[in-house]
Amino acid sequence: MLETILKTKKQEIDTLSMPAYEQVEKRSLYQAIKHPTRTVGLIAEVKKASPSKGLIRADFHPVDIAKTYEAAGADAISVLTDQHYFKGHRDFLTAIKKETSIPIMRKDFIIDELQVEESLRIGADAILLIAGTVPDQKLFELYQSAHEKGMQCLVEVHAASELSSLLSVFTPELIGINNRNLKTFETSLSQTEEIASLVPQQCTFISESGIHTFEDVTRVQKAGAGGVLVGESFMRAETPSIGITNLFGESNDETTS
Ligand SMILES: O=P(O)(O)OC[C@@H](O)[C@@H](O)c1c[nH]c2ccccc12
Repeated sequence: MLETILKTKKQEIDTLSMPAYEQVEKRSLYQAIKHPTRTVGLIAEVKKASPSKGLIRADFHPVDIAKTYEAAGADAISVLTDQHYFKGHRDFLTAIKKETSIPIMRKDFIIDELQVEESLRIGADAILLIAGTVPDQKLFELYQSAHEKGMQCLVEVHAASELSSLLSVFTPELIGINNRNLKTFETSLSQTEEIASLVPQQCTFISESGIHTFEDVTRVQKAGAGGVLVGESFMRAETPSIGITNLFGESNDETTS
């Protein structure tokens, strides 16, 4: 599947039309995750659909969802901008950036410098970079380029071998451990537990995907995660805000009023 997505991305890059610069301020994802609202950081994802689950939320209003996330104490927002496989859009990110005040991360398959520039122009504070999509050296170049442009990065790995190979080239400030295998789509929180011990002390790591319950959050927190990245379970909740309070075992005012 990843191979197919990357093929599409290459075609998109060939015909990419550069958007105009959005004049927006930069917000720090690294700082937000270091000083989270709760005991563990939360990156809440705006996600309409995915290749593994199909349509996740039909009643989808990206700006409203993002505002609700912010009000419910999310530390940052991840916005899927891939159109073909995730029904996202780069315009969603720009609109969300303008209506919120927390850091906004662009979630896409970024494999080329042109997409880094595009991310800057649409107003992203941070971008996702995925180990294994390009050689580690190239990933490092994209990482440096993002920082030169004033953006930050979440560098995602799926396997211990990917992380050790990456660390031989560079040490990202913020590492994402994806519990979902992008080749098979299976999720397992034991991924986080297995890979956590390889994360250098000075780095923060985020446990991504397949987190649905308070027990799940507690489990990855115990493994050392400084944050969680959650999409689907919020998108399927009655409202995203109910999803957040439930995930953190908090009582919910919306249900009692
Ligand atoms: O919806 P979930 O299971 O809570 O997962 C969110 C996020 O981790 C997932 O969307 C994701 C993680 N890495 C990615 C890379 C590309 C696209 C999507 C992703």
